[in-house]
Amino acid sequence: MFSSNSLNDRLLFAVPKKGRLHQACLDLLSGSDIQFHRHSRLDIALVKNHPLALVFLPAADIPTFVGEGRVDLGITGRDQVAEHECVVPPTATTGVEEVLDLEFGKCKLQVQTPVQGTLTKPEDLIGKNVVTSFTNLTEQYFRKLEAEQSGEAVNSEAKLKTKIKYVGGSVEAACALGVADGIVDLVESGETMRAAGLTAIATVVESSAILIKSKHPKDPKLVDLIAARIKGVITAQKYVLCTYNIERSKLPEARKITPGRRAPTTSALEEQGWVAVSVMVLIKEIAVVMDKLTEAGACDILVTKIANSRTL
Ligand SMILES: Nc1ncnc2c1ncn2[C@@H]1O[C@H](COP(=O)(O)OP(=O)(O)OP(=O)(O)O)[C@@H](O)[C@H]1O
Ligand SMILES: O=P(O)(O)OC[C@H]1O[C@H](OP(=O)(O)OP(=O)(O)O)[C@H](O)[C@@H]1O
Repeated sequence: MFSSNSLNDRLLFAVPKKGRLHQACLDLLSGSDIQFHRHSRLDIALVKNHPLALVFLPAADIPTFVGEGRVDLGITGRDQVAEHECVVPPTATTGVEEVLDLEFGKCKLQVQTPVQGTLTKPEDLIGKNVVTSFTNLTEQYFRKLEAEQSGEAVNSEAKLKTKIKYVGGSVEAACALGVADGIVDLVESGETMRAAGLTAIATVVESSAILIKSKHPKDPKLVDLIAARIKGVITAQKYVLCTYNIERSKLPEARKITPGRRAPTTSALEEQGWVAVSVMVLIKEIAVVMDKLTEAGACDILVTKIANSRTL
C-alpha cells in the first residue's frame, strides 16, 4: 500500500497501463535502467534506484494528470494530448510540454467511410452520424469543415450539424452495425480499416508516442536525466555502429557515404597509408551503406548493435 506521504518526495511518471503503447514503454524503462517492481493489481510502483514512482494510467488520462501538474512526467500519444487540449487549452501554468518524440506508436487519426458507398469526401458526412473515441478532435474537425462549407467563421458556440457519438473501442464496427455513416479512428497498417470494409477519406491528426512533462515538475534535474536516458535508448534502437578499414586516399569518398551523426572517428592502422573508421549509421540505411563502402574500397566492414547511447 502507498500513502500519499510515501510519494511526496518522488517524481511521478505516468505510463500507459494497457494498450498499444504499454509494452514499448516497459521496454524503454528497462533500457533506461529504471528499476521497479509492480505489485499485481496496483497502479503505482516505486522505483528502486531513483526518487521516482511510476503511475500506470489509461493513455487517454495521462494528459489530464500531467497537464494539471499532479504527475510530473508521462508517456502517451500525441493524439491524446491534442484531444485533451481541444477542451482544456494550455495556460501559463497548466498543460503539458513535449520533451521528446519517442518514434513508436505511429498512427493517423482518420475519417473513414464504407468502401462501397457514396461518402467519398469528409464534407459528405456533414449532418450525418460519425462515431469515434476522439469526440473533441472530431468535433473540432467537423466544426471547421461546416464553417468552410457555409463560408462563415468558426463559431464554437454554434450547434453542429454533424452528429458525433462516443464509443470506447471497436469503433470500426459502427458503420456495419448501422450506428454510423462514417467513423474517425486510428490507422496504422490499415488492416482493421480494410477488414471492416472502410476506406480513409481524410486525416485529422498524425500521432506518435511522446514524452511529456508538466509546466512545473517537482525535480527538473531528474526530469532531464530521465529524458536523456530515454533519448539514449531511442537513438541506440535507430543506429548501428559500423567499422571498416580503408586507404587514407579513399577516406574523403567514404566520409561522404558515412558522415556520422557529428563526424566519423578515424584512427591510423599499423599498415602505412590505411585508417580504421568507426561511425554510427541508421539501421534502415546500413545495407545500402555497406554496398557503397565496398564500392569505394572499404574492407573488413563490421556492423555492431548499439546497446545504449548518450549523444547530443
Ligand atoms: N494501431 C495503432 N498503431 C500505433 N499506435 C496506436 C495504434 N492504436 C493506438 N495507438 C496509440 O496508442 C494510444 C493508446 O491507444 P490504445 O487503443 O492502445 O489505448 P487504450 O484504449 O488504452 O487500450 P485498449 O484499446 O487496449 O483498451 C493511442 O492514443 C495512439 O497514440
Ligand atoms: O491500422 P491497424 O494496424 O489495423 O491499427 C488500427 C487499430 O488499432 C487500434 O485499435 P486497437 O487494436 O488498439 O483496439 P481498440 O479497437 O479496442 O481500440 C485502432 O483503434 C484501430 O482499430
